Amino acid sequence: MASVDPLVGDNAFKRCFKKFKSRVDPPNCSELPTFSQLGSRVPSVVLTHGSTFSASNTLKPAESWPIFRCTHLPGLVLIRNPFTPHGQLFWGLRCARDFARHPPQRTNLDREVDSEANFHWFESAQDDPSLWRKMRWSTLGYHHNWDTKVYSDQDVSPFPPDLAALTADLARTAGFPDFRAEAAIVNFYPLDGTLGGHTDHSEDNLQAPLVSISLGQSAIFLVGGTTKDVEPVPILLQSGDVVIMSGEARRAFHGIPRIVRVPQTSPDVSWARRLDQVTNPEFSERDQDFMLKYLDAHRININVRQVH
Ligand SMILES: O=C(O)CCC(=O)C(=O)O
Ligand SMILES: [Fe+2]
Repeated sequence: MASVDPLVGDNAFKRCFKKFKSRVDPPNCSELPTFSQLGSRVPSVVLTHGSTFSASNTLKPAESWPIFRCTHLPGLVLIRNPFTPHGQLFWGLRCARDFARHPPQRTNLDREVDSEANFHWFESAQDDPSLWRKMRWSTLGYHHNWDTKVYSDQDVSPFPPDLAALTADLARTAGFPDFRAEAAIVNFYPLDGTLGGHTDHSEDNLQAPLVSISLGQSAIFLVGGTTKDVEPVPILLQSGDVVIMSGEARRAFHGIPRIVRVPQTSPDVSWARRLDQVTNPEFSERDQDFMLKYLDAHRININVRQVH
């Protein structure tokens, strides 16, 4: 098992990132610490009143969610897949069909959308698999400005109410009753995608937690300390897993050195089950078929923040 002791060294984060990214000597994921080795399980805070969103069929009953508080990094909370299989496919489709649609969202493909009247990534990608890997990010609510890293009141679109309710319920059940979703980045990773080490500090309010949801293929998530000299911990995030970064962990360096493909035949891949029994009038059969294929070769991360 990988060490979970934070060691101090010269840019330990970068060295670890390179090790996990290496194609020459790929890591053995079965040696990564499990959620229960990383922390202690804490009970769910189950709602007696307030939001009823948890009752919808995208989440399992909150009483059953395995929630862990990381021992070595205060404020890092992990929820092992609280979603139903239907829920994973539902949120994957919301991301690809709706949250990656410009306008009102912003995406890395906005120039294509603006210059070609009929270009909508989700519709176009269904007929052209070469477009699948081209969608890399979209922003919702307060749009993240990648250059200035400053949120502006002039650059904000309505935050999707269902995603706000979902993340408020996830946060509340893990002990953060006041979380309010105001901005999100949806990251779309092909199998060779990575995200370099960084901290998220554009938000005015760094006391509020950040809620991050993984869908589709797995990823190795490295999370260290407030400087890059702290040796990070590698965590295998699987489809449906939720990471909450609060307190000290909210300011910690983190990144994704590697996407790990899980075969669709694996019992862990609950989104890959056919959903013939589920009545889901919101999405066509064609959209659902596309999503199953897309998630077989990509990971989606929904990274939700409170700005103020
Ligand atoms: O993909 C992930 O799990 C992390 C994404 C992230 O750190 C970010 O968008 O700031
Ligand atoms: Fe981040």
